[in-house]
Amino acid sequence: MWTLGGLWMGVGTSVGSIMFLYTMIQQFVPHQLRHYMVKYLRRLMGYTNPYIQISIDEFTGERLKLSEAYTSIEAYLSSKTSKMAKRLKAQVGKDSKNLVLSMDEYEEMTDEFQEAKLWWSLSKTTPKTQQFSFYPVSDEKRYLTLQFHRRHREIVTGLYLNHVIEESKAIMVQNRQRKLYTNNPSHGYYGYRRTPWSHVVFDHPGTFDHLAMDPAKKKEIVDDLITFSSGKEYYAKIGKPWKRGYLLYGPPGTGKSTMIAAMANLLNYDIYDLELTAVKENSELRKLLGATSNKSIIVIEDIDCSLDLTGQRKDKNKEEAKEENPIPEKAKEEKESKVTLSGLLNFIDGLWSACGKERLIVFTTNYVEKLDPALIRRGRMDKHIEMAYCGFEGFKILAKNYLDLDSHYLFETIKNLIDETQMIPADVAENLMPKTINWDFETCLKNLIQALGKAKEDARLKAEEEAKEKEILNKSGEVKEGDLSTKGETKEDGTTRSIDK
Ligand SMILES: Nc1ncnc2c1ncn2[C@@H]1O[C@H](COP(=O)(O)OP(=O)(O)OP(=O)(O)O)[C@@H](O)[C@H]1O
Repeated sequence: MWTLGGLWMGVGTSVGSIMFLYTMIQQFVPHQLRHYMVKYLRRLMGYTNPYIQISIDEFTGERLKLSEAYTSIEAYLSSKTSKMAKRLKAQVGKDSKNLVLSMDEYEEMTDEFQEAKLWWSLSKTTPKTQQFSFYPVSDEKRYLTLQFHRRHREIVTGLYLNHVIEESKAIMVQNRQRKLYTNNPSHGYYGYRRTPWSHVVFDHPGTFDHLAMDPAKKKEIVDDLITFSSGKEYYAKIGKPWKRGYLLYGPPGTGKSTMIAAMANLLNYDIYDLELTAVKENSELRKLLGATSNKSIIVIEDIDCSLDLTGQRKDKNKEEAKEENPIPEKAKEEKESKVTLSGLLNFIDGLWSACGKERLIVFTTNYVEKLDPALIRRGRMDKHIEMAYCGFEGFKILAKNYLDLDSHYLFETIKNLIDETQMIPADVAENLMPKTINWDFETCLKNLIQALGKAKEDARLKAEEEAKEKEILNKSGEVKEGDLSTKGETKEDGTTRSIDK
């Protein structure tokens, strides 16, 4: 293998002679002449030495900020040095979940790119004066050096360095700890931070394997996500920003949040949990958007509850009503300072499209029918995913997850019951879970059978009651056929809530 030592031996003869000359000049040439001679000697060395050197300092600027280039190259080299270098350094990097191995000081390694051979080495400059200190000396500065033959200049400066940066990004994403961001002010005052988001480490264990849903539907979603994340060239080719919108809808407890965690874990993305009710105006929404990173999922949960999105569009009846009872000026101002539907649409299509890459935006709702069609049309929310009540396929996944059970004679009974009952996966999971230390499969499955039986009976009684109510109303002639649905909507707990149509 080529080493830096070997390289220098190759050019050593000619450079050695020049170095000898250099020492002679330093010792015997008078001071006035020395400057000129050294200058021309250096130039001569440049002609004789065919190798070019690039150095990258660990810190840059007066305030000694960690250099991004250095960090990126270090990450790139860490993937190579762990296999090639003999002296390695292990450390938990900033924002990293794993122990990262990197080249130790004065270690060197080679790399190849196209036909170019490259040498990397890590050195450090030590402080000029060593003073006694109780604290560790921190003014040592490390720097990386890249050397290559001058005939590869084009390849290195034009392609190789970009290749290093691109590769390092992927490595850093792989190593980093993912984050869950929120814009909720209760998580800390934003004034002293440079970003309107605060974050915690995202450590949700949910994956698509844990998700109870139809396997074909699950596969379709996973394929869609993977196609999206590897679609950089495709999106560039069709001239569309690299983003995709998902609408997850279904009753509470059907796994919408779990699905978002699974998406983030599958793609290794950060999550930005956008609390719309905490956003004062459209301009703040734009600021929040600008402060999000690539490879992320922006989530707006329960979008129907976050804003009165249905009421933001021009409604002729409401406009007429407003003319009769004008809104007081102050209330008007307050209303105008809130996020509007058009502000949100801009967030998705306007600026959001322009800044950042590889981003998913996910809306969740329990009441899809309440959302403005403009908000969820394809192109904005590209994929609509219904999170449904638990079917037999979903049950089998939960049985495997919670009990490590693939089959059982009671599965047949459950199959017959579960397909006739509307039970959310969260309830199926809760009923399956062992409740005592000495649990057995049969007890857990029987608990579920009992709960399914009860849910089925409750649903039957409720349907009977509703039918009776409807009959009475029809007889009394108060409500015509079909009007019942405009009066209210049945909630999960069996009560009704009025719908503002
Ligand atoms: N499809 C599912 N697969 C596996 N587990 C599920 C599923 N749905 C719900 N669960 C379990 O139920 C709990 C609640 O689910 P989750 O919060 O994902 O539901 P949700 O649809 O987001 O509810 P909400 O609309 O109330 O926010 C989770 O802890 C999860 O373990």
